Parts: sequence; structure tokens; C-alpha cells
Amino acid sequence: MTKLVLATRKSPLALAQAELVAAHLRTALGVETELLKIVTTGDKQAEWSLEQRGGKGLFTGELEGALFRGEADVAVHSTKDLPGDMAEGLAIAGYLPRADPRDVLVVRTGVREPRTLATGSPRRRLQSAQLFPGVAFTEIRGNVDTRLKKIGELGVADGTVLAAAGLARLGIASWPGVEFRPLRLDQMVPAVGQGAIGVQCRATEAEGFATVFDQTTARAVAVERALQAALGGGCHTAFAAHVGGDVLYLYHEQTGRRTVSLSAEDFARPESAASRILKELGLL
Ligand SMILES: NCc1[nH]cc(CCC(=O)O)c1CC(=O)O
Repeated sequence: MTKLVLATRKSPLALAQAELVAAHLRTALGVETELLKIVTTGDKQAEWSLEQRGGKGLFTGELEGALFRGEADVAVHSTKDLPGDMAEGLAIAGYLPRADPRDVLVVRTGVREPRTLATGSPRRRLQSAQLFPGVAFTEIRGNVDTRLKKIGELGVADGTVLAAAGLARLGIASWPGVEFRPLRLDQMVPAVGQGAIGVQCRATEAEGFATVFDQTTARAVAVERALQAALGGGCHTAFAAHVGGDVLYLYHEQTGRRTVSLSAEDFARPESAASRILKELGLL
């Protein structure tokens, strides 16, 4: 097989994720890869509020374009940033084994209970407000290290919330001036696909990757993404779903946090499972 061109964003986290996929493809397929680094709209607009502008596909659209035009063979994404409905003609080739899916509360050293949190994510804001009644929120943008500096050095807020997987992939186990406190799945339900690196390809080539990626992650993420698609919301609605083993953790602003046991049949038919579960919760 010839070299595969792998499209990735240029952020440090995206590059770390692309290297993991490149290494995996080398081991699994014996194929070498070449990185095509792309600056996406989301990267250029660091000062925008994602909620105000609508975050859908901001980090993924340009990578998908490279696949369509044949400039890249695969695109690497944080599954969390992938819109629920995939562009026609593209498919998920698969996922790397999911890393720690939890969110981590990052607080300035010494802060016991944060009174201000810097996060723009409605999912994190609403769930944090239940953990810390009365907490106030501010926006925060930028790469993970910028965010950590804003809390530890600049004190723009008492804390923020970050994905454990992102911190781990950047090799950040500690940071000056802050403490990391991982939140349990039942305290802060992770975003759909959080911790899973997704590999996208042209639909016509998906079969070639059938046995290359992680089936357990695919099975879990299929249910999470089916729920997201059925609700029709992008990544910036206050909705969260995470499947760990046979348990679905769900958060919706109308229902709060819920857990649902999943059957083998649910995993075999994620779309039917999603609509049944959402109907039972009164969300459809
Ligand atoms: N919102 C940006 C984003 N997209 C994916 C991750 C982390 C890595 C992952 O979830 O796989 C992050 C950073 C964060 O939310 O802390």
C-alpha cells in the first residue's frame, strides 16, 4: 500500500492525536502516513464565542473538504467535535481505544469550592451549577495550556473544566498553580464521543478499515452519536451521553442526570435504542 495522507488540525492536541493514529495505522496496516496540517475556521476564530456563532463543524469542515477533494485519505478528529450528522459521502473508519472519558475540575491551588468557573460549554455549565450551587461563569478560549495559564497565573476565574483525555494526550499530569480533580461520570456526564479519537474517510473506502480500529469504542460511540443525532443538537447544546460498559449516562437540561442499562439489542440497533430511550424520557 502507498502512503496514506492524514488530515489533522494544527493544535498541539490535534497533532498528538494524529501521531497516535499514524502509529496505529503503521502497526495495524503496515502503512506509513504523511500529515496534512490544516488550520480550521474554529482555530482562526479563537476570540469568538462558540455558542454565539454556532459551533457546528467549525473544527471539522476543512478536514472533510480535504477528503472530498482527494487531498487526504483519512481525517483525524476529536469525536466530540464531529457534528452529529455526517457529510454525505464520508464515513467513520473507526476509533482508537477510548482514553479516560471523564472531565476534570481544574481549580487554582487552595480553592475548595469554585465561585467562578471559566467554561463556555452549556453541558459543563449546567452540570457544574448543580455541583457548586451559585457558581458564576465566564468564557474561556484557547488551547489547553492557555486555559491552564489563565486559571493558574492570571486568575481569570477560580477554575475551569477540561477533558482528562486531552490533558493526558498532552502529557500534562500537573500544572503550576492549579489542582486537577477528576469528576465521576455521575457528577459530570461527558460529551458524546469524549475521549475517543475518530478517524474519518470517504464512504467508498470505509470497508478497507473494517478490522483496523477498536470495536468496543465503536459500539459505545455509536449509541452516543445516535442519541445526539436523534436530538438534532450540535456539540453546544446542554446534552451529554456516555456509554461505559452496558450503562448509558445521560444528561439533559430537562431531565437532569439519568442512567439507563443497555441490552445487546440496543447495541445492535443504536438508532432504535436512541429513539426509544429519548421517548421514554419525554425528550422526543
Ligand atoms: N472542546 C475541545 C476539545 N475537543 C476534544 C477535547 C479533549 C479530547 C477528547 O475529548 O477526546 C477537547 C478539550 C476539552 O474539552 O477539554
